[in-house]
Amino acid sequence: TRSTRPQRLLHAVQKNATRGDPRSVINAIDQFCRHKEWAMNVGDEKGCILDSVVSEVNPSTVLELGTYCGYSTVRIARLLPPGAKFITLEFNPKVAKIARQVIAWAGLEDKIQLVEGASGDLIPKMKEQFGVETFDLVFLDHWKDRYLPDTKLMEECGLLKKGSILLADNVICPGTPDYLEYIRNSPRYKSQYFKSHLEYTKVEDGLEKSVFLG
Ligand SMILES: CCc1ncnc2c1ncn2[C@@H]1O[C@H](/C=C/CNC(=O)c2cc(-c3ccc(F)cc3)cc(O)c2O)[C@@H](O)[C@H]1O
Ligand SMILES: [Mg+2]
Repeated sequence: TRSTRPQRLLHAVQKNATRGDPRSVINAIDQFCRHKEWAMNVGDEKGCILDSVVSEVNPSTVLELGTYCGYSTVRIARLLPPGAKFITLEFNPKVAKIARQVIAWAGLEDKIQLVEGASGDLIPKMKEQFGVETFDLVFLDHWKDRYLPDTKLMEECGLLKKGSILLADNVICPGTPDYLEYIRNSPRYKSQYFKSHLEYTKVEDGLEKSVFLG
């Protein structure tokens, strides 16, 4: 049977990237998606904004919602200080299997805990099961209608502390209107929009960076 897009993306990494070199894995995926087959990775333009936020926050604890093929997982993990705790959630087992291989090709498997399951089920278990108190940085990039409920769930579970940063992909395209409305009007957050483009296209998109005020 025909391969899947994540499988073809993984083969492009294994063919064109150097084992243990995260930058070459990132470049191989961007080349593949720009010239062969579009895929919903955060991409290089928004990826540079992601990099700058990760470097500025220098987080000890990171949560990513929606691993997909592991592109943003590799981008984030390569910048983390030793000893940082990075948990990424993915509920599709076939996709998680691809992501594990992409992460391994980059040589970053020791810095990343990929957990298979739905964010709504796993977020309430973060403290007891994964020994996390709060997250310094959360990258939201999963189903767009899950951004708001999962943000409220993280608040309820006490996973955000004063200064925690939420960085949300795709707030324009495909768009996350209910999340944007909530986060921009809530007195508990200070938000900033980083205008950019939808990965590998000229279509407008952007990242919303929000600081939890406690
Ligand atoms: C249940 C909660 C929950 N728990 C755990 N894992 C979850 C999950 N919900 C989803 N996942 C996994 O995350 C990934 C989905 C990501 C969803 N991302 C977009 O839809 C998207 C679309 C475009 C775009 C598409 C078409 C266009 F024309 C334009 C733009 C661009 C983008 O950057 C995009 O991120 C998959 O691996 C899911 O298995
Ligand atoms: Mg995205």
